[in-house]
Amino acid sequence: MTLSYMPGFGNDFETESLPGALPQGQNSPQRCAYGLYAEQLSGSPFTAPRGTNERSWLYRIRPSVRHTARFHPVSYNHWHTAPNIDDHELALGQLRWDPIPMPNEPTNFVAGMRTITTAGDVHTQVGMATHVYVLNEAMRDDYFFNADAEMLLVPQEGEIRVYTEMGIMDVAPKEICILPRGMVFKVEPKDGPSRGYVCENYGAKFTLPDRGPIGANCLANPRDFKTPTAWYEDKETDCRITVKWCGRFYVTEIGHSPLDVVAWHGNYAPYKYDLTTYSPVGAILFDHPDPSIFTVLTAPSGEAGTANIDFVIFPERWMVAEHTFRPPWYHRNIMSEFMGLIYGQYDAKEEGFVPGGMSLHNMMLPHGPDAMGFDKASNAELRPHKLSGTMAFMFETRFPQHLTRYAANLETLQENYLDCWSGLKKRFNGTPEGNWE
Ligand SMILES: O=C(O)Cc1cc(O)ccc1O
Ligand SMILES: [Fe+2]
Repeated sequence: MTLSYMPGFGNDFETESLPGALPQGQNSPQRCAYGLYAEQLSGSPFTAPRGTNERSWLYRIRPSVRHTARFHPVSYNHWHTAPNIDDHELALGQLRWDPIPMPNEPTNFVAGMRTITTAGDVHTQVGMATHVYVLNEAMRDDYFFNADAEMLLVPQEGEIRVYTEMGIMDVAPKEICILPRGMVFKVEPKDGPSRGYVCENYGAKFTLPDRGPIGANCLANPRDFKTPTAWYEDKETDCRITVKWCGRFYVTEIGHSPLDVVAWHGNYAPYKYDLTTYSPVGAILFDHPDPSIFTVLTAPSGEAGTANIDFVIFPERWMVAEHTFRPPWYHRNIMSEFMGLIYGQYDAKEEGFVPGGMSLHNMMLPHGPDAMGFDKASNAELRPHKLSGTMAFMFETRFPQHLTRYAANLETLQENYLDCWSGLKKRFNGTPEGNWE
């Protein structure tokens, strides 16, 4: 199957998989073509200002209300939701993990979700959660929607195919995708066991950051975001829909596929983005700017400049700054930083932070380059240097991130992480030169 996409961020799209399925000039004809049902999906209140008003019109074989029977509670023990505090006994500190291993038993996307942290409160639609998914099985007749959150998927190993109500997306490592809150979907691995990171956004949707003085270009350019064209399955088999709703899971059984949207138009839709199309802007003379210049998407919190979530990447780039310590500086941050590595090496931690691994530097906890990175950067010859073959990222939130018991007890938690800084020697000896031995 060749998939097709429409370019643009937040555009008002229109697409039909059968000719004439999409009404023209109105949303609600007395009778829709092909006997379809018209249904509005609202991603914002009806009355949201134009700039943030999001809704789509779906023309489907059955209205969604026919895709649900009575819901039954079901549990997914590894998928947690904020508030989920005091869930573990681990002492406070900077944390790092090796990759979560692929499962041995058949595991699909929903069963394979492992929550690492939660922040904020789902009931008031603020905050987020970070997860890792590990999967080896397709959701054939299983479908899912998340009423709690928009979901940002960051595949790290293995390409996945994401079937949604509004079309299909193939998402490979180096790409990301966004699944809007409430969108029904299923995921299948394309080439064997797959792992990736997920950010569940309980708050206002991700959007592109303002570029300020950078101007009208660079960073993530809108045309590189791709929304799938309409696709439907007219399948009459036993299917299940699972919903996540205020942190609980419920399942309902129906006799047909809920992915039955033949045509749609509107601006509330899933999309994907290739991280290698990100055009980073950085220091071209000296010093190390704040990582916010590498923001791909930001989810505002309502307070100016204080994101519910920033999704930031550390892509391949040239380092050219003169008389500068080039890696990240040592710092303490009111925001809480969850990091993952998609491939390659991260410049502040060349060892120990491995692809598929993750780190958590929570609110106000100091961190920065390890001793080896500090030595290397302090002695490096400052020629232009290309950081090649690397892609790290950060989910940064204004809210403290609370660890789950699962994450606290993970075998892959690195007990000795703090040792990476223990070799940072005292260089002060009362002379301006310091002691660099
Ligand atoms: O902690 C980290 O490695 C992420 C990070 C990178 C950087 O270049 C500056 C600040 C920052 O938090
Ligand atoms: Fe940091």
